Amino acid sequence: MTAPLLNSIKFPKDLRALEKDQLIKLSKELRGFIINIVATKEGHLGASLGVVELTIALHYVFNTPSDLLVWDVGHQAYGHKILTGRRSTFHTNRQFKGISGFPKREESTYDTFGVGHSSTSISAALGMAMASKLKGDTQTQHIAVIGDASIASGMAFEGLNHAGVSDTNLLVILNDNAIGIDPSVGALKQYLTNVKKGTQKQDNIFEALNFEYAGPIDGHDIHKLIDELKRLKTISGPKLLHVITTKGKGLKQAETDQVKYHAPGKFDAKTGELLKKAFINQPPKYQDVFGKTILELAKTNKNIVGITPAMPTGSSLKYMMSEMPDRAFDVGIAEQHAVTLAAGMATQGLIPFCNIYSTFLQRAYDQIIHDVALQKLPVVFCLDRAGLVGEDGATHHGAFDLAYLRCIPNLTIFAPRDEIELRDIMFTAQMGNLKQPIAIRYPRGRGITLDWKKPFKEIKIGTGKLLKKGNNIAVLSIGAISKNVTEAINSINNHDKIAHYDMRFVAPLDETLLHDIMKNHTSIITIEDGVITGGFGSSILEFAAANNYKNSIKNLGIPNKFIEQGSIDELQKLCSIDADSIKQILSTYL
Ligand SMILES: Cc1ncc(C[n+]2csc(CCOP(=O)(O)OP(=O)(O)O)c2C)c(N)n1
Ligand SMILES: CC(=O)[C@@H](O)[C@H](O)COP(=O)(O)O
Ligand SMILES: [Mg+2]
Repeated sequence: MTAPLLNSIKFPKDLRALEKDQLIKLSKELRGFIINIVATKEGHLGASLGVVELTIALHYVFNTPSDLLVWDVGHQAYGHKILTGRRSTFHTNRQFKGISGFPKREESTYDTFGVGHSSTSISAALGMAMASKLKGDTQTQHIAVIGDASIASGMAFEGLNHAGVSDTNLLVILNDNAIGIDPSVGALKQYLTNVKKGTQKQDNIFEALNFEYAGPIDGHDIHKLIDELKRLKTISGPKLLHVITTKGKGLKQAETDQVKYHAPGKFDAKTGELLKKAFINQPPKYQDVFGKTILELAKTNKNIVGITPAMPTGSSLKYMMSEMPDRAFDVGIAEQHAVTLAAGMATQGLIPFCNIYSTFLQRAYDQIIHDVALQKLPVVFCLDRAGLVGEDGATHHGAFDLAYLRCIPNLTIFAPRDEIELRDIMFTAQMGNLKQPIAIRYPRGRGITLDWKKPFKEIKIGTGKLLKKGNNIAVLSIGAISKNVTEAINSINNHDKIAHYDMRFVAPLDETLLHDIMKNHTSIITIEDGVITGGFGSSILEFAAANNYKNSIKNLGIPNKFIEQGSIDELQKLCSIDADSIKQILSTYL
């Protein structure tokens, strides 16, 4: 048996020493390597399988890392990682203290730009190309690889618009597999489909933007890819190569069920079958509580509409989209548009539930302030994946939302402690009494309540809740992290002195309750699954200072630094907000 070619490749220079005819065998080996590791370690499978040939061709033709290659999102860059010095560490992908699941500058010189959020590649590569031009460097090639869903985002259009008049050495590779996490949407998707079918009547959109357009070509034909990349390398100015690929290529199930196999969890590497986890008698995922509750509410309230920017499955808005396609919308990777679209709908009396992952809402900060809060438009923001999200790491933790939302006037901010509170606040938000926007933030993963479909109850805005009495120390938690506090307190024998309050609202704070807490406890401990700086705990410090309380106040939460990847349990421990750490901290007060 011949030794695997892959073992002989540590860096792309080794790859470039191969004969062109060996590359098909290498593609097979690389694909097998990715499948074997992702099957047991989990991660983003489909996107990386789809660009195996493209990855090899790029490193074969271009002189990386001198030529600068930028991957958009970076969830498809596993092959790139393996071919650029990380084959032996790839088994630690996305694990605590392991390598990142996304390209990261400090990890490798081949990772020219840190990514995780989509649609940044064209701007970043253009910036690099402009820098080369200013330095008088005409040799360096600058390549952005972007997917069909990511190129439809505003940021990507802004980059294309600028690049088209920049006269820089920029190659944009459009990796078109007609799907994002869920099927791609919008007029651009239809345009690209027409181009592929040869039925596009109007001018080529990229040529109209001054790009040299090439393609569409088969992105799994490695020889064709190499020939085309070599040809484009000789052409100066902005170029776009349209490459057609199949997401999940090479694993039957991943090609067939592309949504599931975007990030399938553990599976059998040989058969491709998913290893089913036993979810019987487990509490629901928060996302499903959202997805099923909005549908339930929308059946009786005709003004409710649902919006997701490209995450119908991740947010579970898919349930409403399939039953009420006229009232639930996937707008593509367009967080800014999603927020202002919701604002526009709210002006007309609709009640938009705009569901955005906490980390991706960062994109739409101005829209929240300028288009929603300033005009007091009653948009209901449902911020999924708030707090530590686990293996996606620093780019994806929803760590900052409480801090960046808390300073915005006219915005109510609520974090449910459990599934029932999520349902009840959604019910409350659609009753029409709020007259201003509300942000509801909840975490990734499962809740704590088996029997969660209780009759709806209105939640009084700005009210916290006493969960456990105690006469000396008060623990104030916000949201689902309350579970760890309860567990910690229950594990302490002598817990009579410890009170536990679920504050529920970060804005408006329950000031009546806070006065009572400050007067009746000497020590206050705040806990949040969010960055401490400027977050919920800060609001308690501000309250105490403004009212001249001298209680000792300790803030627990995510420290003011970027937290890498790991399981949620590992990361909570790292931040001292797991039940054990909370128990130890509380014990020092007893
Ligand atoms: C700003 C932002 N919004 C949403 C996401 C979540 N997301 C990750 S990958 C992805 C789909 C990307 O699709 P495409 O660009 O076509 O790449 P493919 O997965 O098909 O390779 C989405 C929506 C993100 N990473 N960044
Ligand atoms: C790459 C990316 O941004 C998404 O695939 C993200 O990893 C989804 O996260 P969830 O698994 O929490 O839906
Ligand atoms: Mg795609």
